[in-house]
Amino acid sequence: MADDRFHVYDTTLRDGAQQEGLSLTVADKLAVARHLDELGVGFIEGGWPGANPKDTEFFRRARTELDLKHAQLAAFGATRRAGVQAADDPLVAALRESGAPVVTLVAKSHDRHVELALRTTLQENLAMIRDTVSHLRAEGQRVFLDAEHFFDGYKSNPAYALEVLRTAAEAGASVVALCDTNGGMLPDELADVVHEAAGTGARVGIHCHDDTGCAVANSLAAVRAGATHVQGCANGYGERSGNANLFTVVANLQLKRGFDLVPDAALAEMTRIAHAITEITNVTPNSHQPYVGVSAFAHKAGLHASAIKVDPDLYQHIDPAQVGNDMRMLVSDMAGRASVELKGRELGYDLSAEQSRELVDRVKDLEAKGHTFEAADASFELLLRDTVTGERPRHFTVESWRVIVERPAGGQVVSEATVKLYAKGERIVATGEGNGPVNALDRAVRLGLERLYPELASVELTDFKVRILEGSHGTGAITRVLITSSDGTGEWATVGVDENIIEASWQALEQAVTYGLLRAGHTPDRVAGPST
Ligand SMILES: CC(=O)SCCNC(=O)CCNC(=O)[C@H](O)C(C)(C)COP(=O)(O)OP(=O)(O)OC[C@H]1O[C@@H](n2cnc3c(N)ncnc32)[C@H](O)[C@@H]1OP(=O)(O)O
Ligand SMILES: CC(=O)C(=O)O
Repeated sequence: MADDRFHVYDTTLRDGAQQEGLSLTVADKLAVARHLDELGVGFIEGGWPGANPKDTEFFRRARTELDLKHAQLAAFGATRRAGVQAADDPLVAALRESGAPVVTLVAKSHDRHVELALRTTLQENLAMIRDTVSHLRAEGQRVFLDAEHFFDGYKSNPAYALEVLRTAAEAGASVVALCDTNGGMLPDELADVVHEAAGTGARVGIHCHDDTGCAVANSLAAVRAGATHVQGCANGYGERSGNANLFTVVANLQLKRGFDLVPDAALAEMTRIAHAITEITNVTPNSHQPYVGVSAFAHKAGLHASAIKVDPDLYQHIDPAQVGNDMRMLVSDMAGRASVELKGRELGYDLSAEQSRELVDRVKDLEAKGHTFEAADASFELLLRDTVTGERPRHFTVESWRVIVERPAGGQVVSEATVKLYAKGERIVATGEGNGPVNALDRAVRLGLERLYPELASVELTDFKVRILEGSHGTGAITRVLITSSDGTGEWATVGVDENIIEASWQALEQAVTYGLLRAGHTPDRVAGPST
């Protein structure tokens, strides 16, 4: 890679892995590296070889198992210890032997840290930087310097902080990355310091933590002030409040500031890549994450939807497709006619103005009673079909159900449910057992219907959420149940509300089965029934 290109430097596998609760195996690290390479980042910091066996192993396996198309691997580590030769320091040796083409050295640039944490002199710290950089350069590695606590150091002793940068650059470091290690900076003051640092003539990079919630803003301000190398982590992972979210930084620079950082086709994969990485890290994705979160282009307010109907740009800062995301309409009691009309279109229905109005009224009425349609897409679609056709889709109707929960003397709690149904002209009586009443009901319904609808064998209940809502209008507390179901190719959610938790569950379950049968292509019998 030509050195005049702007550097996108990812440190997910090193600083990102410093996040509480995040622990990656070597195989995980290799998998994350492949995703980052696919996105087109320039550098992937793989860890600190020599600091722990896993990171050493990562660099060993990377040589044969990583076939990076865009990125170069960087090994992270510290300058030599005080009072020893760089060539004799075992941690420096591990960096040398990592096989990484780039080494990023962390060095102290804050005078107090040199004196208190390193317990050495300011001159010896400069010598540690000079020796280590020139040693690794002589060994053929490209060296970047992470100037730790640079901004706090600059406030304490600007001349010394800048001297650290000059020393590294003169010894052969091709980038000096200014680190807001404690993450306490704000964009305006940070930009002034970056400007001063760029005045040394060294190539300046930026590494921000998010302790003030400004890591991305600080990174952008640094770029405007002259930084041409930006560090960050996938999904904003990192120690404490995290690092600058590299996905947000890249999307901002490319889409707002005209930088050509990653291929447009790779940027359009960013949402998928961000979520693929959360699968590996096992960290719940932040649905509100800019650009790539599932809610990043989700619209709930009726007024927004009415403008979006005319032109999506009126309420969106970019076309979500540019980052591989999708616009979504949420239907709730904040919806207006436009919201349900657009949602209907998304689901393949062309609603008339009258149908939209009726549907909005029904949604608002049901939400006032405790339903929530933004979390129950399938319930909304059933309500929509009901409004459009004047009939509730029914593949079966229920005569009655009964659930028994019993703890026999000396035994375990067991649940048994019996349902009496009508389907395809037959009366069906079925009994199911389960580890709880809803599980038993689910089994009984499916057992009863599977002979007529074999596809139900692959439908399963994957999530069950219960919330007790405060009573209103003098009523007691009511229960809202949300059920998520899956048929192996997709998921759908349904909602039920009642004072009785089993009845609320039954409502959600009955809709879940109905929706599953619609997905499987079964036309409902034209049996009119009461609406939800
Ligand atoms: C800002 C950052 O996030 S930088 C990255 C921080 N990441 C980590 O610390 C994770 C990996 N670290 C580790 O595995 C261990 O801390 C190791 C292997 C690096 C060192 O472990 P130990 O030898 O047991 O030392 P320990 O962690 O207690 O202390 C660090 C030592 O490094 C020294 N040190 C700290 N920064 C530097 C530096 N930039 N250059 C040289 N030495 C340094 C400290 O003065 C201390 O020296 P001492 O042993 O004489 O007291
Ligand atoms: C190097 C680094 O991670 C920091 O200073 O924050």
